[in-house]
Amino acid sequence: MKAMRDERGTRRARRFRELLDKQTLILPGAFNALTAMQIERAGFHALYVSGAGMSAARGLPDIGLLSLTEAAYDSATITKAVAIPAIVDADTGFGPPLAVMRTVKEFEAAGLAGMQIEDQEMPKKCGHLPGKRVVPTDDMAGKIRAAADARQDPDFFIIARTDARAIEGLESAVRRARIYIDAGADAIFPEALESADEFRTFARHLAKEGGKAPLVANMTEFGKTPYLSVAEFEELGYRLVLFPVTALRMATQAVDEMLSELKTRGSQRGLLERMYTRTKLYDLLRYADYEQWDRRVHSTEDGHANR
Ligand SMILES: C[C@](O)(C(=O)O)[C@H](CC(=O)O)C(=O)O
Ligand SMILES: [Mg+2]
Repeated sequence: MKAMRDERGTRRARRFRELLDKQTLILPGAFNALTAMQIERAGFHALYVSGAGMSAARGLPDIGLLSLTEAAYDSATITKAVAIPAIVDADTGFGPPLAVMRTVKEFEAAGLAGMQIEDQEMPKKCGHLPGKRVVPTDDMAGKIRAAADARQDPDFFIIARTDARAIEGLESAVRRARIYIDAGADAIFPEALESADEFRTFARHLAKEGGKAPLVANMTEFGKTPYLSVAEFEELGYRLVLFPVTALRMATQAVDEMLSELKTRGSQRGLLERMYTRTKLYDLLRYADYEQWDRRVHSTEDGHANR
């Protein structure tokens, strides 16, 4: 079970904690490395590697079909493409506590700053859908303890998500959150709360017990949570705000519109104005840097090719 903790991940985990100490963080979801580069370029300080996003990018629904190997590989592709810290969605941790330990090692080695683990029973589903089930609190606490123990880097950030609101009610979600904090969670993510009031109540109840763990709000679309702004979440006591599938939904809709235009008109000419140009794409991918590196490695001092 020995996976090397890469230096980049260690630095990023620390950076993530430093950022969070200073400000509320918006975490847009990336579903591939290119989106991650866009998120970074747009000036966001951190990003979220969405399970729904990774699954959809592989043509799969978000029902626990993604393997740990795939999630680690996809997230490593993302962390290699950007310098900002990334938090990965680990779903239910990919198994019982011992499997969760391996999950942490793999994700640390993938250069991630932290991960989110949820208390759903397998097969898990999107937290905003009906028919979810949660595991007993002790089982989830065991997974969190395993995750916290398995860290090679004490800064690797562990977010415990509870899906209990929809099944056992808000009070139970608060009770679980306290237990998850005691088990070693660094932050709490109450999934699928249904109003600003619920967010406030949850935060207040947790704070009353002295709980200082930062809280995560999931501002996904077409779900149970009303559309609140980052400023509103902040006011309600939430310091991390996820927009997990927003980019994927926008991009997918744009592709559909393009395909329908292409089908009806037999040309993409009418869409050029709305496209990412070749220049913009190459710029994002740092094409010019690669050309420069190539010139450097292939040239001698007098300018002759060195082949
Ligand atoms: C946050 C989430 O876990 C994700 O995988 O991105 C999903 C998002 C979604 O399906 O809208 C979730 O379960 O909320
Ligand atoms: Mg998910």
